Amino acid sequence: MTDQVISVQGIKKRYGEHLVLDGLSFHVERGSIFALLGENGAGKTTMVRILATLIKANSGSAKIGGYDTDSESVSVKKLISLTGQYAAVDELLTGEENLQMIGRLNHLDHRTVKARTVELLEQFDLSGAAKKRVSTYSGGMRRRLDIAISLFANPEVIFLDEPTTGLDPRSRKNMWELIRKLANRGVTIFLTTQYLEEADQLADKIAVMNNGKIIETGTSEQLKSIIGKEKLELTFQDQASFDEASKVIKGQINESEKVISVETEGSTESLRRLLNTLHENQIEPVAMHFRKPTLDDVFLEITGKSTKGVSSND
Ligand SMILES: Nc1ncnc2c1ncn2[C@@H]1O[C@H](COP(=O)(O)OP(=O)(O)OP(=O)(O)O)[C@@H](O)[C@H]1O
Repeated sequence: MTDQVISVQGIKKRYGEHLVLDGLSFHVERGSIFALLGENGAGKTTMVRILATLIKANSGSAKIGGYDTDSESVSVKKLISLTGQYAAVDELLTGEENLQMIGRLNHLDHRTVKARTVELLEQFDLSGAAKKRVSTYSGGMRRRLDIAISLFANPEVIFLDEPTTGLDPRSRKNMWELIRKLANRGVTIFLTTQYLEEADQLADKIAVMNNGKIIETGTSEQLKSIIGKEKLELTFQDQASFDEASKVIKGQINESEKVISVETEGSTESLRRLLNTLHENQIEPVAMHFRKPTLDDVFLEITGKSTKGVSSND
């Protein structure tokens, strides 16, 4: 039996005339990484705020650890922690002081606060900067401190709202590593992101959101299989060889790039046949490469939109 730590059924949220969430339903398994993927304004933060008991839905139900986020919010709050757009970091304090303050706010005794602070600073690679004011920290260091703070009370579920937005590629990769480590320790991670690659890299399950609705759910591989199998892309040098090739091989044609994409069915036999056919007709491609479907392809397929809003990482 699966162990669902978050379960959401038919959530609707309206701001005035604007239906921001239009009947969202999904569940998240304990210890997994779940990604809510969507472009700016899709409603991701609104969903997180409902789960974190900060706002109420108009209808539907959301439960964490079996507790209702609306009627049992005190119990829900004990299980969760929230980071990201609500950063609780005090700029004027040092990293160490920030952690100690949170420990005291959680009514932990002096010794526990001290030990846990040292442990978290070490774990998040902040020991060297422990006595420096947060105002001197880089973006990546702040995010790490933010997450360290949110882990002080050992939550079961952690919400990471766009954890890498605005970070440089290196800090982003470090953050991914950290998120994986958290998941390995058994914490359930609810991630929102506008980066396809981030969801692809991290999530056990991805829900794609568009205009307040979840339009597709699955593992990264399941979503990619909507698009089909791996393809071999053959590029031809001139129009004549491209035209000849399009007569003898079956595939998806890209006229302007002079590229034909062929599904290879994953077998070397079909590949050999394809190359033989070209060879017998004295057609030689100038370039060949395999291309796996990406989440970009999936997004385009299911929303009919280009990935201008939802973007691949740089
Ligand atoms: N308090 C509010 N009052 C009115 N409209 C709101 C409020 N909060 C959010 N919205 C609207 O709801 C929509 C969804 O916002 P939300 O922040 O949930 O999107 P998002 O997917 O998290 O995007 P972003 O990455 O920009 O935060 C937006 O059109 C936003 O303007």
